[in-house]
Amino acid sequence: ASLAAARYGKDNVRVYKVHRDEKTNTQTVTEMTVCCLLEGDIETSYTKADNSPVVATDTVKNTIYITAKQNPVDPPELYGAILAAHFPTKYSHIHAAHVNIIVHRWTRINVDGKPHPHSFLRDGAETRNVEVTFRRNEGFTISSKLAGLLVLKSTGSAFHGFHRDEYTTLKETWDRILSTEVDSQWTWKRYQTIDQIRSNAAVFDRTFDAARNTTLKIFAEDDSASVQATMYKMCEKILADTPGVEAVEYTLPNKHYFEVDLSWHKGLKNTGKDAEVYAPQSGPNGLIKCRVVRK
Ligand SMILES: O=c1[nH]c(=O)c2nn[nH]c2[nH]1
Repeated sequence: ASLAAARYGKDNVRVYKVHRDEKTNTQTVTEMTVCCLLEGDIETSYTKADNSPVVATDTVKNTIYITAKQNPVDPPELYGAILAAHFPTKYSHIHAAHVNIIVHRWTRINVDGKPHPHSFLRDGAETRNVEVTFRRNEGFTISSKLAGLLVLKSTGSAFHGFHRDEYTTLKETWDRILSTEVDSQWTWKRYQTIDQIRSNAAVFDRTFDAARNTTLKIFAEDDSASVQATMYKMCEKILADTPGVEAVEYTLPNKHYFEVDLSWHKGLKNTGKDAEVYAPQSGPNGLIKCRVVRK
């Protein structure tokens, strides 16, 4: 037997950082969960019980905190790149690092119409995620992600004209509920240096906000022929708006809401155009994926 691939490190490292602005007496918080895995000349720690090449996962965890203290944690793409580059820079036998960051929502509370200086709320399980791989001599591969954005539209969605055969029971519909939990990911053209990323740092927040707004606008306004057709429009728009992005991927579960036939109860009409009461389904669910690139 031989070792075909290996990477190791620390996962589920929870990090909180506060920025205190003395001038405006306003505080800003960031909370994230970080995974950082290393690759390199570490084979003998697997094959020969030789721990000498092992930068302990505890050391990785310490480095995550030190890097967060000594550098900005926003945008997460910049923090992730600084963290990923640290290991191959300091340890010659580590050739690559893979950093995955989940940024949790702390939205500033509006009190009596005014943003509060140091109070926040968790308005949804939606997160902003970043995946950074730094490989010596190859630079940075960065993907940014919007994850877990739960949306529903009560009409404006149809699904008909699909293939029918002896396995098909699904009825065609011209008016259905559409609900999904958006995972949207965009991959940036490769960066070679931290300085290039730092000088371009504003593009990451701007693109995240634009991708989120595009997703919500197209979800709401598209007269959806299918999940597939609507998600493709989202990808097209994000690519058109963001020259620095080379691919956009969406993963959309189709969270079904089934009509409840109540006609057995005194002929109560609750199907088709009379449907008002539905049964939300936990599963099974459709799962629709796509990756869209420039022509
Ligand atoms: O939007 C949809 N796409 C599909 O592929 C599908 N299959 N069943 N329902 C569906 N809805």
